[in-house]
Amino acid sequence: MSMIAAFYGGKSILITGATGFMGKVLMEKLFRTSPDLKVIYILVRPKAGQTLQQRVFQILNSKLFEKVKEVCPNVHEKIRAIYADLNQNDFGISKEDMQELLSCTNIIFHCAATVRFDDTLRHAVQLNVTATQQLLLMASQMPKLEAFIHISTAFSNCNLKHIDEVIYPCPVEPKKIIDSLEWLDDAIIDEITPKLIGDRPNTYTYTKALGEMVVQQESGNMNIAIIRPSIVGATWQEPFPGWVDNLNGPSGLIIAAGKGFLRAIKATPMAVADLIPVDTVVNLTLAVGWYTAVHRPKSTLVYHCTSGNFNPCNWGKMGFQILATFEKIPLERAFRRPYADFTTNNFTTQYRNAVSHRAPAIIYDFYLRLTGRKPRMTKLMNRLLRTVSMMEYFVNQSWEWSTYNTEMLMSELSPEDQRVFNFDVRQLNWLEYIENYVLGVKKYLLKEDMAGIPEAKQHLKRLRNIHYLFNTALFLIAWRLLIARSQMARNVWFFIVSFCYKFLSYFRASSTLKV
Ligand SMILES: CCCCCCCCCCCCCCCCCCCCCCCCCC(=O)SCCNC(=O)CCNC(=O)[C@H](O)C(C)(C)COP(=O)(O)OP(=O)(O)OC[C@H]1O[C@@H](n2cnc3c(N)ncnc32)[C@H](O)[C@@H]1OP(=O)(O)O
Ligand SMILES: NC(=O)C1=CN([C@@H]2O[C@H](COP(=O)(O)OP(=O)(O)OC[C@H]3O[C@@H](n4cnc5c(N)ncnc54)[C@H](OP(=O)(O)O)[C@@H]3O)[C@@H](O)[C@H]2O)C=CC1
Repeated sequence: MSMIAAFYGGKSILITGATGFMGKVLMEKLFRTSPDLKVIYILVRPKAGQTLQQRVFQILNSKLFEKVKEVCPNVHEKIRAIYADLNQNDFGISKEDMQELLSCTNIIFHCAATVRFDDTLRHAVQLNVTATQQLLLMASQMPKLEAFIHISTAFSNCNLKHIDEVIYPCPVEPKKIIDSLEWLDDAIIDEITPKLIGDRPNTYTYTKALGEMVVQQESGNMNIAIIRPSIVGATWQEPFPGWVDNLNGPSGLIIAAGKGFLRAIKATPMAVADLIPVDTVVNLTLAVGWYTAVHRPKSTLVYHCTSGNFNPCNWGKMGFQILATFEKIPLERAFRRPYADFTTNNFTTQYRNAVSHRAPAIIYDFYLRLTGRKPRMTKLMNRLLRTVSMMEYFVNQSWEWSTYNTEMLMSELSPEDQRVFNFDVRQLNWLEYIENYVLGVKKYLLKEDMAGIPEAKQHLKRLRNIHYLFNTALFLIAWRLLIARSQMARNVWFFIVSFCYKFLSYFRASSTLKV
């Protein structure tokens, strides 16, 4: 019997960010391994015209939850969606709901965050720092609380090369930042943002670091732990391989490469691609929840959930395997054939952006205009290149994360728990994982049918022929123009033609002799 699964039995669990990528997988695993848990409270806001109930209904009826329904048929009775907007004071939770949460909650998993790299400092602080502070305040009023698990990121201290499982201080106190954002106007905030974030690449990593400081400062007597995953990718094993449902991290770029939009990227092939499957992160999170509640460590422990020092893979290998998978399983209606290489200097990157990305987009838009349609490719390409430029920071360097606490936890688990809540990435086969990831992107994110693969292959063949035709036409036009303008080019052309003629005559003569 799994001790961790048994621990969550009968518990009331509060999850923030349950509608997000990681939150859904966390809920799924909890229901599947501990179907006798009491209730999962999720803090949800209405979104995209959907009510809370509609959002929950959609999640429970998705493919991800198919297995859950078998082991926990009354899952919809055990999930309680509570209206909450983390941007509001007290999260806008009603008095009755707040009372219930305060009196019943046993465990909190705080996953909600803004993960956008380009968010304004005001919004990123509100969600990643102030909301964390408010949630801790709520947690401190919960008499039955056993553990508070905060999800951060391994990149919260990406300004360092070697990162230990400790909370690093930021030069400006989170409280001072929160206070000053209240009275500063947006223009001034935009101006001081680069100075505040310093050598971090974006407001996301900076505010996640501030969030950790808040956790440390407000922890009081609570049992708190922080988990720092690196780049979270599709599921490795559970509930099935390759599940993914958003474009964050590599997923969006995998699509862009598969559709032939992204053909070059400024990345260092030997840099470590520290990807971690989402089910691995969830398994560690649940194990940490159990350990923190049962063993009550004296201080707030930080757990790195990374792959680099157990089972490293680099961007070169990953890119190669992504492209190899597209040979077997192409995406439908590609713009160009998938092909991508890594460039490492700025000049080559600019050149590739102009020639391999912008020029084809402009030509395609010209074609759309000619055929009476609305041009859209240049806009899409500009957005893609902006996204890629934001990712460059993470694909051109390697980090080293120490993992003492994660290894300590692994050794504390029973063999059964090590199996059911496996977070040992040494067992991960990268080639298999990447293939499943690409397949998952096609099936679950793009919702493409496997029956369409022969047609997709046919389409790629047509694109190859168009590519050859286009190149030949381009060469002939260029050559024709050159001949018209330069005596030297004409001489070279006549020399080549007469050489070919002589060669063919010789060949014909020698074959006649043989007969
Ligand atoms: C050698 C061999 C050869 C091989 C060759 C090569 C092989 C092939 C290469 C293949 C690639 C292989 C790996 C590559 C490296 C991966 C690096 C990952 C690093 C991640 C580090 C993470 C570290 C930290 C981890 C963490 O701790 S946190 C999680 C990370 N957080 C994020 O990943 C948020 C990012 N996102 C945003 O920051 C916002 O999204 C924003 C982008 C500003 C847009 O923002 P905006 O344009 O305003 O608006 P949106 O509405 O958001 O999107 C507007 C439009 O862009 C679309 N779109 C949104 N996203 C993405 C996205 N990603 N990728 C693509 N498209 C995207 C969206 O569909 C919409 O399209 P549309 O509907 O217009 O058609
Ligand atoms: N994905 C990754 O690569 C990594 C993620 N992390 C961390 O893991 C955690 C989960 O990330 P992930 O699941 O990928 O992120 P997602 O963007 O998929 O999910 C974010 C969640 O936060 C919720 N949320 C955002 N704003 C609000 C708000 N104002 N009120 C209520 N809820 C809100 C979202 O709700 P809604 O659906 O309503 O928008 C969603 O449920 C985050 O803390 C992130 O920093 C760490 C390392 C890597």
